[in-house]
Amino acid sequence: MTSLEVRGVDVFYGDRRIIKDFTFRSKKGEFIGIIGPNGSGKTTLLKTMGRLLKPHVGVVLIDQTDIFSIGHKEFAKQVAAVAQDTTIDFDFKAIDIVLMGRNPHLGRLQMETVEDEKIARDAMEMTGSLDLMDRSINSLSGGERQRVIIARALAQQPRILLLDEPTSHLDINYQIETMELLKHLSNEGLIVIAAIHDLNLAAQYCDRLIMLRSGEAIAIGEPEEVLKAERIKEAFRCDVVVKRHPLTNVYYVAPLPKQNRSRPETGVRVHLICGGGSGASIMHELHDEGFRVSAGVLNMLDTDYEVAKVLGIETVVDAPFSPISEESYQANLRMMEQTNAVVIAPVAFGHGNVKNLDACQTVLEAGKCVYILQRSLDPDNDFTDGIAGDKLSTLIERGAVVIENIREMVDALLAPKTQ
Ligand SMILES: Nc1ncnc2c1ncn2[C@@H]1O[C@H](COP(=O)(O)OP(=O)(O)OP(=O)(O)O)[C@@H](O)[C@H]1O
Repeated sequence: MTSLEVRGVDVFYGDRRIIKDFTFRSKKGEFIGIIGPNGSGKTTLLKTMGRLLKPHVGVVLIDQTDIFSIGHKEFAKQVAAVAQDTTIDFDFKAIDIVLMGRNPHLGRLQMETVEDEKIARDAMEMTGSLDLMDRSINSLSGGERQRVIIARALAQQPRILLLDEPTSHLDINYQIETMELLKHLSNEGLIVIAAIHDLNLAAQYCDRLIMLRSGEAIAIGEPEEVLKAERIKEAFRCDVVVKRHPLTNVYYVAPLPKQNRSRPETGVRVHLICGGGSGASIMHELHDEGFRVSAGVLNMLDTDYEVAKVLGIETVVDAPFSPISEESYQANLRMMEQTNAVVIAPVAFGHGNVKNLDACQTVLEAGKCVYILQRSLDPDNDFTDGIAGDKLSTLIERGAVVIENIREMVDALLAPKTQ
């Protein structure tokens, strides 16, 4: 069974220590993604595993053998690498480039056999590049060339495949095809290790991720263990929301815009009734307009809760997927009482959160402005057999204002008061 182990490795360029005490062991048939910001050492680490750089400290082992003690040809049968830069100096035909992948398997001066040609064609077929076989390599687009180079690595029939940003020049269709191909190859038993910039592609396809920052592995594990918002912020200096995608059931990372407000604080406070992502864009807009925003009652792990956290918005929260407790209800009511207005986002109401509308009624009757976004009245958002719809109608009867968009409320709240 093939294994690749990196043990306590330090790699230097000159006197700069780039990779710092890196240890990792892959299992057979794993698809490993190396992620990390620019300059974090992804390429350097791949080059170290591919024997292009020698560690100053530590060793890289294939099946317990130091890679520097393996013969050149034997190593090429074990490991194929696809570099980030796929430009080729000589103008060979694509098929000839792919056939070069067979070199480690040929004897000295031995020509490729029919079998070698078949392997090369199959590799081109797998990477969707067979129709390019007679084109000269330098006439191909970056993406086409990338697929040919991956085909060459496959023609090598390695047990370990190292790829530096294999999807960087590919359009979305070929990105997915390439990741699916790599996943398929790993399922067949190949160890695939790739530096990947796109965190979502990495999350979707890789079995494990290595997150690097300044040459150190700050996390190694399954995507959902590694891709924590705080860790991504630490490594990439960027705020993100990490959620499980409802369709694919895979974790995905959505970057959030920088938090600088475009307008100064207005001193006006708005409370948002939202949930399930219905309030995310409203929070951004109100926050950006200089309002002091609060939200609740939300459930922990809800998208709106995550967005509120990032924007520093005050919230009242309950445990995930649980109905509003009396304690949270009261806390939310007190928070609403401190604000100038309450706005109801087009949130789906179920029996768990419909109490938020009771709180709206209490503050409305106490004289607070309550705004309801028109889309909130869509019966498709009502999962309470009409209870939420009735409560919304009562709010409107008692003076809540229905608005088409949040701009109308912003303008109303910022309009100069007439005496
Ligand atoms: N040949 C070299 N000589 C000196 N320093 C180098 C060399 N190659 C890379 N470096 C430095 O080593 C560090 C890690 O670079 P590396 O290319 O491994 O990062 P990376 O994570 O792959 O970056 P990117 O995402 O931009 O491709 C960087 O600071 C880089 O400037």
